Amino acid sequence: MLQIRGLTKRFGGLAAISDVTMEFPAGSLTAVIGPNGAGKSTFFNLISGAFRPDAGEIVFKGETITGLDRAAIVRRGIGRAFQVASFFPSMTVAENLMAAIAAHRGQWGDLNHRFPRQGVRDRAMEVAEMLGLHDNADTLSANLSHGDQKLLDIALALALEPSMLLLDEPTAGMGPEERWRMIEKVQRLWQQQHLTLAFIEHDMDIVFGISSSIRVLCYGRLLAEGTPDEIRNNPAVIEAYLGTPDAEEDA
Ligand SMILES: Nc1ncnc2c1ncn2[C@@H]1O[C@H](COP(=O)(O)OP(=O)(O)OP(=O)(O)O)[C@@H](O)[C@H]1O
Repeated sequence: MLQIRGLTKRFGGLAAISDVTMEFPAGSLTAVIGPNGAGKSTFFNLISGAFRPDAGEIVFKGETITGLDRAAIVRRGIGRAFQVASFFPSMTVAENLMAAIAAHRGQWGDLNHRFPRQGVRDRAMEVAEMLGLHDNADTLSANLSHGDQKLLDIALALALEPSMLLLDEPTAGMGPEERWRMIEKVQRLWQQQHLTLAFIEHDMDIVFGISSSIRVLCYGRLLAEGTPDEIRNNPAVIEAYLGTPDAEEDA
């Protein structure tokens, strides 16, 4: 589905992503992990077109998307949700979703109409329902709980009908219970919508609990990739990132 070859991004003298090559097969649920500053968000920013790579190639569904801008990449089918949820706080959940859908469909006129086209509203409600936000459709986004704001951010990405979704720390800032509620929703979404999903996550219980595959970045390089069992037992990953089980217990 998505192939990355030799991807490199420098900020001045720092190689935030350095010669990274990896694949995300169709239908996979992949965790991208690594220490703070490893380059995880930069990696997602490169795939989603927020940054232009200095070298390398990004191929999605057999076509190169390297260097395309964000809107073009969304149109190709890659959606992205952010570490800090991004939406219009002074609009309701439904209004945010309808604006995203109308803009994506090029139906700009609908943004100025009090009554949008039925198709736009229907799709907005469908997506709100997928994320369990339908009861809050008329709630001002600024008044949503932190968890629901993160869900709205995912809903906005989903509203644009992606086949691949990148989630940057979907559980950031949540308590343990809320985290698992979020992750269950993400997992259900992945199954029901037949998505290819990649997510950045720091909670190792979640990472090892739900991923079919894990990629480990460290200092901008791909340190390891494999199944949860392979990663758990990989000496380089243990040394650079996970630590020994004893060290984890001590911590
Ligand atoms: N726009 C930018 N300009 C300059 N340096 C940047 C920029 N974005 C990221 N960096 C640097 O690139 C490196 C990788 O950052 P990045 O945010 O991708 O790491 P990360 O693995 O997502 O970290 P975290 O887990 O803390 O979110 C860091 O040293 C960071 O300071």
